Amino acid sequence: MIEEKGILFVLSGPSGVGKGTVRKALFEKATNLQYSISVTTRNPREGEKDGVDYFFKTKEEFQNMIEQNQLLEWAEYVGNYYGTPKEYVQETLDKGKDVFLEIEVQGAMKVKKNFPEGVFIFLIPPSLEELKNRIINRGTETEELVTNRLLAAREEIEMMDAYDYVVVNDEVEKAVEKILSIVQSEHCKRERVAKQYKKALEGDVT
Ligand SMILES: Nc1nc2c(ncn2[C@@H]2O[C@H](COP(=O)(O)OP(=O)(O)O)[C@@H](O)[C@H]2O)c(=O)[nH]1
Ligand SMILES: Nc1ncnc2c1ncn2[C@@H]1O[C@H](COP(=O)(O)OP(=O)(O)O)[C@@H](O)[C@H]1O
Repeated sequence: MIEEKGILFVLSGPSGVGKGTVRKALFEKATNLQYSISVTTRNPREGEKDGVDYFFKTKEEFQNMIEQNQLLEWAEYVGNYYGTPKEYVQETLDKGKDVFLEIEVQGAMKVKKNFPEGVFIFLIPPSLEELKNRIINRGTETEELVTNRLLAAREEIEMMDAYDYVVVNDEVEKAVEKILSIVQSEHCKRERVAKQYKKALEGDVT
C-alpha cells in the first residue's frame, strides 16, 4: 500500500512583491490547502489575532522553540524572528493534507535543504520599478530601507533558479490562478508516479 502524504507548497519571493496579498487571496478560494501559521516575535498589528495571523511569542519563547527543535525553519527578518512550527507541518502532511507556507527567502532555502520533496514557488514582480512602487505605496519603510530592500531583492531574484516554479505577480487574481494550477498539476504528477510504481510492483509479483 502506497502512503498518500500531502504535498508541502512553499511560496516565497522578495519583500514587497505581494506574497501576503496573494496568499490571502488564495485562501479565500483554496479550501484544500492548509495554511501553516508561523511563529513570530514581532508585535501584532492592529486587527491581527494570536493563533490566526501568527503565534506571537517573546524572544525567549522563540529561542526555546529553536533549542527544542520545534521549528522546521526560522529566520531573522528586519529585526524580528519568524519560524514554521514543525509538528503542525509534519502531522498535516501525514494526514494526507497539503500544507502551504508563505515565508521569506532565507527560510524557503532552509526548507528546501531539509525538505527537498516540497514544491517551491517564487513570486516575482513584473519589474524592479513596480517592486519599488509597491514597497513605497505600502508605506511601511523609510527611504533608506526601501533602497536596502531593493538591493536585497536583486540578489534574491537571482536565486529563482533554485525554485520549481516562478509566478509573476502582475495581477493578484492571475497569480492565484497560476498557483492553483501548480497545485493541481503537482497532484497529477504524483498520481502518475504512484500509478507507475503500483504497476511496477504488480509486475514484480506476476
Ligand atoms: N522564514 C520565515 N519567514 C516568514 C514566516 N512567516 C512569515 N514570514 C515572512 O516574514 C516576512 C515579514 O512578514 P510580516 O511581518 O507579516 O510583514 P509583511 O512584510 O507585511 O508580510 C514576510 O516576507 C513573510 O513571508 C516564517 O515562518 N518563516
Ligand atoms: N498584483 C499586485 N498589483 C498591485 N499591487 C500589489 C499586488 N500585489 C500586492 N500589491 C501591493 O504591494 C504591497 C506589498 O504587498 P505584500 O503582500 O505586503 O508583500 P510581501 O508580503 O511580499 O512583503 C501591498 O501594498 C500590496 O497591496
